[in-house]
Amino acid sequence: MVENFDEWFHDILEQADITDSRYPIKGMAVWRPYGFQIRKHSMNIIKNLLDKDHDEVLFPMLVPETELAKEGIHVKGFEDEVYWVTKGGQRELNEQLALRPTSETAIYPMYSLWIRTHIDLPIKMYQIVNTFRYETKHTRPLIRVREITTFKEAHTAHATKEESDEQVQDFIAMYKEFFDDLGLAYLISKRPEWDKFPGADYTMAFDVIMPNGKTLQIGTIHNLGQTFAKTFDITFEDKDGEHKLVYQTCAGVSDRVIASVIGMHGDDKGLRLPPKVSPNQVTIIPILFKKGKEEVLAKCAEIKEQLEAKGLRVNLDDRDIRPGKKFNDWELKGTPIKLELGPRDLENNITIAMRRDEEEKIELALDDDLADNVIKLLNKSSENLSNQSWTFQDEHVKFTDNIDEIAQLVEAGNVVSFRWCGDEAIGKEIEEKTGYDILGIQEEISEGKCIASDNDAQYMALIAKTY
Ligand SMILES: Nc1ncnc2c1ncn2[C@@H]1O[C@H](COS(=O)(=O)NC(=O)[C@@H](N)CS)[C@@H](O)[C@H]1O
Ligand SMILES: [Mg+2]
Repeated sequence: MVENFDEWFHDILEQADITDSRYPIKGMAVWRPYGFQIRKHSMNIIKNLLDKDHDEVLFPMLVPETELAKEGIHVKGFEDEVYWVTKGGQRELNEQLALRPTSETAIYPMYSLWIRTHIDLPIKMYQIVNTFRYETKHTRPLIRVREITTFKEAHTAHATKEESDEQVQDFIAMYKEFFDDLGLAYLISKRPEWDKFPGADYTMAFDVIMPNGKTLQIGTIHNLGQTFAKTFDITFEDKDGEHKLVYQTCAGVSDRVIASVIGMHGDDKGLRLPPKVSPNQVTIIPILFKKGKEEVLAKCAEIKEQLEAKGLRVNLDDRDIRPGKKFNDWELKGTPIKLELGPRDLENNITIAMRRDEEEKIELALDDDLADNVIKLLNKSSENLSNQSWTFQDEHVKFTDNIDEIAQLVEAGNVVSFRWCGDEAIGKEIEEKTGYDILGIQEEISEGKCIASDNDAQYMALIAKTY
């Protein structure tokens, strides 16, 4: 793992052309071409999963104050974070408009218009948009931004509570598949009452342990119950002609997903990208001498075509610079497989394949099996990155039944699991005493004592240093 992770993370975003934070607004940055491709491939994975049973839509970015303010708990939770538009040209607006911090209050007035009877249910829609939160805590590119540029928000409405609970489980399964494809290990927990989404009945969260031992919330799923249905009058006529309130859920991920791919898999040479999201899955590096230059380049072009024919994303680095610089550049940018080809390799009809996830060099024959052999290496690379993430996480979750041990375990870069009775006051006491946040509960248990009271333990819970 890298030394000073925060410094490494900040530097790599610039060096690997991911984002540029020199944009003149704090907490907002530019997606540069290479980073934009990583973002595109990452979000395509969740889009394909959502498109199986959700409709993609697009709502306006501006939300009238009257709508935003309707849901008391919700607006309370966001009142310090909302950006307001108050003028149109030279004129004061007669009602100020919020830049959406999230879109419940934009979407649900429309759900109220669209949902009339039970045949209109369930509604399952999502959008991938930018949202705005005037974060007052320390902003960090991709991790805590003021313009959340890659905010996937899904919003569902159902006839029954059971269906909404099922939907939460569906989202959990979907996020598992998404994060598995990104090779990320994750902790799933139910947020404590005091840390759930404003207006939700309960919040399920996915957290990753970043290399510095801090956890990052990379996805959340909220069961909203009927709170927003009451506020926005979202009712339906059921089979017996009765008018009932819908049950709702919503689920979100953001730029933090990209932050995790970069942070979890990176090493001191730069990015190590999972093949599924890497802009280039294979980089061909020709070794050019005056003699045989044309033949080598011709062969490289042929190999590129052969691999692209199998759906692989390939770039041929034929820049007129020395090969060592090329190897460093693509090592920094994390291309999963590099293929080196020089005049001697051409004579021997082979190429030297190098994996980025580990120092492995193997000779591959330049024959019809080349693409399949490269795909095998890419699959091994994906598996290896994922295994490394899960090993890292397993090594950094420690159990203790002694509250005085928590601080030192967290300071050593771990998430700590402990027994908790679930009492809110005792939970807050544990946070006060240790100085860290309870991430949430993981499972119900029926043995042992609570770590901070004489009560019987109800749950295994997690506590960590969070972003
Ligand atoms: N300032 C921020 N910068 C980057 N990502 C953020 C920021 N605030 C929240 N997120 C990410 O966005 C996800 C969804 O945000 S949220 O408030 O938890 N949930 C919602 O807004 C719900 N409407 C679900 S769509 C969070 O899990 C977190 O991963
Ligand atoms: Mg927040």
